[in-house]
Amino acid sequence: MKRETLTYEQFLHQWASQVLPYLSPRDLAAAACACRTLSYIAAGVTSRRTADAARSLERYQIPFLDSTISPHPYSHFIYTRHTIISSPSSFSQSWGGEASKGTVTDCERLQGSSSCFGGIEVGCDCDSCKQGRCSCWSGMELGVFKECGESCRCGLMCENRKTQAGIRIRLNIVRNERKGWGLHATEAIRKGDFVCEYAGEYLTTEEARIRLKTYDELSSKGRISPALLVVREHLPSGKACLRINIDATKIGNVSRFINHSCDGGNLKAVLVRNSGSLLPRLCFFASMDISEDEELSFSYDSFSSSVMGRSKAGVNKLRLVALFDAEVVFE
Ligand SMILES: C[S@@+](CC[C@H](N)C(=O)[O-])C[C@H]1O[C@@H](n2cnc3c(N)ncnc32)[C@H](O)[C@@H]1O
Repeated sequence: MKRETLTYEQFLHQWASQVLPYLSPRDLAAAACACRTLSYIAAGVTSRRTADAARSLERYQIPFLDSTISPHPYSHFIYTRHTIISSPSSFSQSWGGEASKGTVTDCERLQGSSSCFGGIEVGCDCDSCKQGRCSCWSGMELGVFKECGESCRCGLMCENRKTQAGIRIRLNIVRNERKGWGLHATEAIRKGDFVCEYAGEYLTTEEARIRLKTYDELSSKGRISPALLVVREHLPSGKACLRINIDATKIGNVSRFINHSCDGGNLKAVLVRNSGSLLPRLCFFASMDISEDEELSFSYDSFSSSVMGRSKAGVNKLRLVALFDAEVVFE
């Protein structure tokens, strides 16, 4: 078979089309300055990225909108719909509909698996779960609530899995000169509706401390916008029984763009436990009716101290000890 010889221009085009989608916004901008071909391909990559932060992994596209005087790149991150277990192997993911390739999806599959967390086999055996009749249902107002999961007989269409199907509402990410990027609703949301999971990587406390140090240095130079969240679930005695570190800085979903609001904002954080999984997920619900175009926010430093709940194990107190920043205070 005769091999076609590529011209230099064709070779560059082919190579750049494969490599540029994996670059961070900053590196992409640098590559775009090199020559006309790279500038052309980088423009295509950027327009696909800005069209959908969720990279086709959610029901609707979640576009970036930047109408500020000094346009600014968003922090580069790999998209995951659910919190995954951190892996030492490096992840890579391209944009624009090719997102489901790669290790993240493997980890997402693991996330639901009971064996992954030394699971607790306490699921229901209903065919169709109904409030009051399924053992997995618990009150929404309690702060910690339970959904059906891996160890249940019911399927993914079960009514008691409302936070497991990803983001079902229309959102966009808007740039503000002062706050940076922020997550906005582009449709009205009713009080109590599920908005999004705070998806990222579960970290050990040791790894979280190492990363916080690095984030501290990088954020002081304005290089990154850290999104490492630490939640402690307390027993009635007040002693911490479970500390959860979720880092959405490198791998996460659009919750990493939710900004702080001093007045408590319009979102409420709830720990959701899937039957069969040991680690809970942190999910945001609307704490009030939210109108179209309103920014979504919560209080970084006070929202969770007011989240109290009673579970089968007793009274749980969800307390946020460190959020989003290098200015982290450990107890
Ligand atoms: C988790 S990130 C939120 C998304 C971030 N705005 C971005 O552009 O990626 C947290 C950072 O956003 C900024 N931020 C959040 N809320 C803010 C507010 N109310 N006012 C000013 N900056 C805010 C701070 O720089 C903070 O470190």
